[in-house]
Amino acid sequence: YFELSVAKKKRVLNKIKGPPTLPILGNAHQVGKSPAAILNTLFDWWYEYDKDNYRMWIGYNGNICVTNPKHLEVILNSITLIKKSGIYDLLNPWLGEGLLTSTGSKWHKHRKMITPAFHFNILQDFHQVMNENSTKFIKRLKKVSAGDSIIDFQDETHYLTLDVICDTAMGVTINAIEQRDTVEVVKAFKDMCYNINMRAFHPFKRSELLYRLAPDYPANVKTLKILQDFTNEIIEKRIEAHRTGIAKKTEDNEFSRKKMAFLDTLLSSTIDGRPLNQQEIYEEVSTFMFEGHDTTTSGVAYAAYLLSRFPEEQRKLFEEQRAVMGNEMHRDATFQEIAEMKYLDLFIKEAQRVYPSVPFIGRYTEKDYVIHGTTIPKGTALTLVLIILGYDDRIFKEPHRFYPERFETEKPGPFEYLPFSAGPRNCIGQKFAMLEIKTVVSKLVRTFEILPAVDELVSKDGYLNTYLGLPKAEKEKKESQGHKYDPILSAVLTLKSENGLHLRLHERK
Ligand code: HEM
Repeated sequence: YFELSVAKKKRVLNKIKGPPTLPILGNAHQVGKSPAAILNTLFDWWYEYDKDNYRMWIGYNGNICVTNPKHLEVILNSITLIKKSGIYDLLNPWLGEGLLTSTGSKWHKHRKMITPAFHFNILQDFHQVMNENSTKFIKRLKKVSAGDSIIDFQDETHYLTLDVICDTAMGVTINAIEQRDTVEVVKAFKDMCYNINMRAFHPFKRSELLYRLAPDYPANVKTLKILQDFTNEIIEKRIEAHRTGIAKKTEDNEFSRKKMAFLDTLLSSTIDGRPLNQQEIYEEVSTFMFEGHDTTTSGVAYAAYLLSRFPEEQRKLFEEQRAVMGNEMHRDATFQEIAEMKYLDLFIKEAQRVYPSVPFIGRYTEKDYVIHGTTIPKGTALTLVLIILGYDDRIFKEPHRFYPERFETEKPGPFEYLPFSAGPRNCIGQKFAMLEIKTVVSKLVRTFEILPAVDELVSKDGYLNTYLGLPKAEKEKKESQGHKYDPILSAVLTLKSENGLHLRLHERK
């Protein structure tokens, strides 16, 4: 039955180059079992199929991995090709149909309604929250890095970004930096993100139905409930506060802040002339909670890791901090000062080129499309492999060289560098994310000298210690000479390092 139902689609899709398939499995057996293996396979096939798009079959599901900027342009600019692929279904139990996962007219209306929440003035208020939490973060780092200790910076960062997003999205403080996993909801956020990533490529756990039989299913149900109850309780309180007008009063209570949280914007917005109902508010707030912290965790953590490996770039960044902040290096940088830090901007851009927080995104065709002469049949998943662009030597010279200044001279086209995607469904939180990463990195580099886990790991030639995008044999040879503290890049919904991001911090005098 399956063979017959996909026969026509197979004839069309198999015109695109791609690995040979087995009956029933397709290429599922080759894709790799872990998020790290999958990323390697995607790169290996890209090499094998002339550094262009290629197709693969996961069972009877046809999938095109899109890496060609001309094709990416058509897909991302399309106003009809906006439905997300199946992998996003894993987010549904938690996020429902929020901005990231919804489609059609619901997505259009919500995107229009939410856009003002990132207005310049609101972002300036959010900057204050970012500064306050960065200060707490620095305090915590001083403690854990004392005595030349090696710390897992990826793990530490997670709590910082969670505090920032809880405060900006919901207007509440959960003190994750200080209290960490002792707070039930903090642990729940961490467990949920881990669970989604782990299930994404698990042959059985991926299915909502089969996952019910898994031993970890009951724990996941509990985690989900903790998150739902936490978010709904805050929404209910906030609705009540708006109703009774407390939110407008200036007295000192938990709703008296002058700054607007994202939740306040939602409560004062309308769709089709009516206010949003609680479920709609829940979906959008939860979407921000997920998308707004898991991505920035890898953004901040990989930036710090790169600083530890590239001392010359760190020196330039520090010099710029001195030039902008003068002899007031210990106070918060203002919104304006962050905007003046040009080298910091180049540094983060380069960090997102080599370690983009969102390595790939997915779409699903609801009708046949012809893109630059290639027919893509209805019912095909498209995996837009954004991370590959950063390693394409036709776009970036010497892609494995970490060189922030390249963005001053090499000008990638609008669809050749896409950490925040592009087109109508691009990242709505881009400015928020860049501001947060810059605020933290600015303060970090002013407070500490950032060193690799062991001195010998410092880059001596300006090249990365990770080898994605090299021909398979060369990559395997270099990886075999790697160090236990070199990151193992792992990608599902966001880019992480499977073995953490280890470094040392020495307080500057
Ligand atoms: C370094 C940090 C970030 C990166 C690299 C990033 C990247 C992206 C990318 C590539 C997409 C497109 C997803 C897709 O098409 O499936 C996206 C969408 C989105 N991002 Fe971000 N993001 C970051 C931070 C944030 C933050 C901080 C927020 C919120 C505060 C946010 C909210 C969203 C939302 C709501 C969407 C869905 C937009 C839509 O479909 O209309 N992101 N992001």
